[in-house]
This record gives sequence, structure tokens and C-alpha cells, in this order.
Amino acid sequence: MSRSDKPVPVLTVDGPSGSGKGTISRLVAERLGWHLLDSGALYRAVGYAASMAGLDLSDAEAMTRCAETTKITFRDPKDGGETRVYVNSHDSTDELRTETVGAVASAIAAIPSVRAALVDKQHSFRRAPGLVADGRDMGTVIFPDAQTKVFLTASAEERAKRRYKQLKDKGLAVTLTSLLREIEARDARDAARPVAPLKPAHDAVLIDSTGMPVDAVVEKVLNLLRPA
Ligand SMILES: Nc1ncnc2c1ncn2[C@@H]1O[C@H](COP(=O)(O)OP(=O)(O)O)[C@@H](O)[C@H]1O
Ligand SMILES: Nc1ccn([C@H]2C[C@H](O)[C@@H](COP(=O)(O)OP(=O)(O)O)O2)c(=O)n1
Repeated sequence: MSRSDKPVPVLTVDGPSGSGKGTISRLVAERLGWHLLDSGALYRAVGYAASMAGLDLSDAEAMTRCAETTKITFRDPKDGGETRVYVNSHDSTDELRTETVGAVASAIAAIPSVRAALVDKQHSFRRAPGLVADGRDMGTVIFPDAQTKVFLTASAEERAKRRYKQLKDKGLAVTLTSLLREIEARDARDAARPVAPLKPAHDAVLIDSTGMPVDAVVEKVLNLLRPA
């Protein structure tokens, strides 16, 4: 709650991998001067910490303990640039963005007690003047009272092409065919899980960004926040 007891406004941006959630959320948060929650980074960080510790990823108890104890912090470099994600005090930003870690994140995210362990942390990002929250269940589970909800999509082919370019630019060795396969497998698993599945909130606005430039999507989202 803010000082005037009005709930801090939240914009939720949910959708499948590569739909542009991270990019659009960051730009919209910058334009509004709002805080940003990259909830996927939390699941990635837990999955990464578990892999590094050599834990059995199918052991629900071990994964839950890992979600409860992994220290995850976000830091914005003073000179601007990409937000850095620290996992147990190590800058793990680059490691977290790989498709391997994405797949591990998706697998452990299907464990209900892992999701429960991350709820308070996600709520703690809701601070004045407002929050843009990016993920799969931001509008359905974590911030169901959000004032504005977006479900961002794009065709699987376009999402795979975007991811291909993004990872290539980072110097990672990837192929378009394997990325498309991985993206489709991850979406299917995220959408099929019984707890907090990937699906639009009943009051979300659907935006299909296939063929839309980034700026146009940002404007569309900002327009939703402007009073009619
Ligand atoms: N509307 C768009 N048109 C073209 N490329 C986009 C668009 N939105 C995002 N991208 C690019 O696609 C890639 C994946 O976007 P990202 O924001 O990481 O998606 P997500 O968070 O949904 O996985 C990034 O390189 C980003 O610059
Ligand atoms: N709110 C969230 C965010 C991510 N997850 C899971 C499911 C996703 O496949 C992985 C990785 O999410 P992330 O948003 O970082 O992935 P993309 O950038 O969309 O490829 O984590 C989740 O279950 N709930």
C-alpha cells in the first residue's frame, strides 16, 4: 500500500518464451519510472543454483529447499546497461539466459512448493510508484488485483527467430531448428502444468506482437495505462 492507502499500481505482462515480455516490460517500466520484476529470472536462478550444486532436479524437497535458500539479487549498473542478476552473490546474468537454464527453470517451476517459496519475494517488488511484473502467472496468481494485465504472444516461428538472433548476438552457438523445438516444448510444459499454468488472465488484454516493431508494442501497452 502507498501512503494514501491506495494499492500500488501493477502492470502484469505474461506470455510464452520470446514473445518480448522482458524487452517490453523493461522499456515500459523505464518510461513510467516504475519498478520491474523479472519473475523468470527467479526460477532460472533457482534452477541454475540447483544444477551447480549437482542436485537431483526431480527431487521436489531438494528443489524447494533450494528455492528457499538461494540468495537472488538484482543490481542496476551505475552506468546504465543490463540489470545484473546475482545468485548467491555471484553475477550469473549471462549463465541464466541460456536455453539449458530456461528448460531447467521450466521443469522446477512445475513443483508447487517451489512456486510457493518464491511468492513473498515477488510480492516484495510491489513498491511505489508502481510495478511492471513479467512472467507466466503474474496476472493470474501473483498479482490478481493488478490494474492492467497484458498477455503478450507471437507465432512460435517468430519467437524462435528472435531468440536465435538474441543468443547469436551474445556469441552463443545455437540453431534455429533446435530453438524452435525447445521453445515449443517449454511452452507446452508451462501451459500444461496444473499449478499456475501459462494462460491469459480472464481480464488480460491480448497483444500478438508478430510483425510488430518493439516501439509499437510499447506504445500499445502504455496506451492501456492512460486514462480513457
Ligand atoms: N516486437 C518485437 N519485435 C522484434 N523483436 C522483438 C520484439 N519484442 C522482443 N523482441 C526481441 O526478441 C528477443 C526476445 O525478447 P524477450 O524480451 O527476451 O522475450 P521474453 O522475455 O518474452 O522471453 C529479444 O532479443 C528482443 O529484443
Ligand atoms: N512467473 C513465472 C516465470 C517463469 N516461469 C518459468 C517457466 C519458464 O519457462 C521459465 C523461464 O522463464 P523466463 O520468463 O525467464 O523465460 P523466457 O524469457 O520467456 O524464455 O521459468 C514460471 O513458471 N513462472
